[in-house]
Amino acid sequence: DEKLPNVMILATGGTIAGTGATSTTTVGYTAAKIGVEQLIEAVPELKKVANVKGEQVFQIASENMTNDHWLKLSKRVNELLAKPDVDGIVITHGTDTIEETAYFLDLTVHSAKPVVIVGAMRPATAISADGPINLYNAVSLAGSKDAVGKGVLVALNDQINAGRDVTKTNTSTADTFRTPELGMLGYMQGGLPHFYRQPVRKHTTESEFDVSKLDSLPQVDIVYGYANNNRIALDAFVKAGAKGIIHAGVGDGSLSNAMKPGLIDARKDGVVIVRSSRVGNGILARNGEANDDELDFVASDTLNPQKARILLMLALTKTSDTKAIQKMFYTY
Ligand SMILES: NC(=O)CC[C@H](N)C(=O)O
Repeated sequence: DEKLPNVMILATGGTIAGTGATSTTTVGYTAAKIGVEQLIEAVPELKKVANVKGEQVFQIASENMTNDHWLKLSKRVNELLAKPDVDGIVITHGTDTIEETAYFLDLTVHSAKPVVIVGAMRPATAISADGPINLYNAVSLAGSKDAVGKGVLVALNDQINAGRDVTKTNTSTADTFRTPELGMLGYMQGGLPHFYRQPVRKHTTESEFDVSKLDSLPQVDIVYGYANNNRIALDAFVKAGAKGIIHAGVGDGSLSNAMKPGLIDARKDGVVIVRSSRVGNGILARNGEANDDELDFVASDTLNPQKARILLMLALTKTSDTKAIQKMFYTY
């Protein structure tokens, strides 16, 4: 249909493609079972909003997502969006790491065309499975002019969130994807997007990160802050070759007496240290709970540890200068 947008559905697995033993199995099911053609066939309404084509990129549960998967996916999305006959892309994805893939693509896809990541919290075999309505909304959103230039979007449960800011907030409920405090961008209602705000941090067409010629990303790991903290995991990561460490600190990224010397040692070895927080909301202030100028550390701004890891990996593909990296954390 020439009047409809052309939307590609790239399937990667997850619960949206999952099957359970019975219709009431909503935990303990198997993710990543159903192929993309079957996902499309299950929602004949898709044909009313777009000309859809499917491609199975991977078939995995998203806890198994790796840097290699991201590189492959980003390259494929860029390749497809460069084609004049592709208007938008939907990626079906396990929900556990949707927020990470969304931010990675937000920084590495260089097109204003819509990219929408979607998943489900109930397997395809469950009563009131959320996959079909989520897929329908995602395809409609990916074909919409309103979604152009808004960066990579995450759309589930009738809500549209920005890839940079969205996070999974509940282990199992359908309304798990939220952008706490900063807020969602809009709603899906009646199968159409309704936007009320847009992201202001740089993304997609404005991003300086180019993975088109990369086969791997620098190793960046996360160490966690907690009472009775120690530096054992940190030292192991550094010994294993980490080029960057995200410190998921308590509160405003406070450094315990046990962890701080380890981070200082790592920095002396050339490892870039980013202070983030396990709290999940708020600005991680530079020179707040630690003197970043003196320690030569970087503050994560509002990025949670798993998103800070993505930005640091991409930053390290360009520079190891901590001032330049700090600037990136205030830009993206
Ligand atoms: N709801 C889900 O998609 C979770 C299933 C699985 N753990 C995954 O992330 O792929």
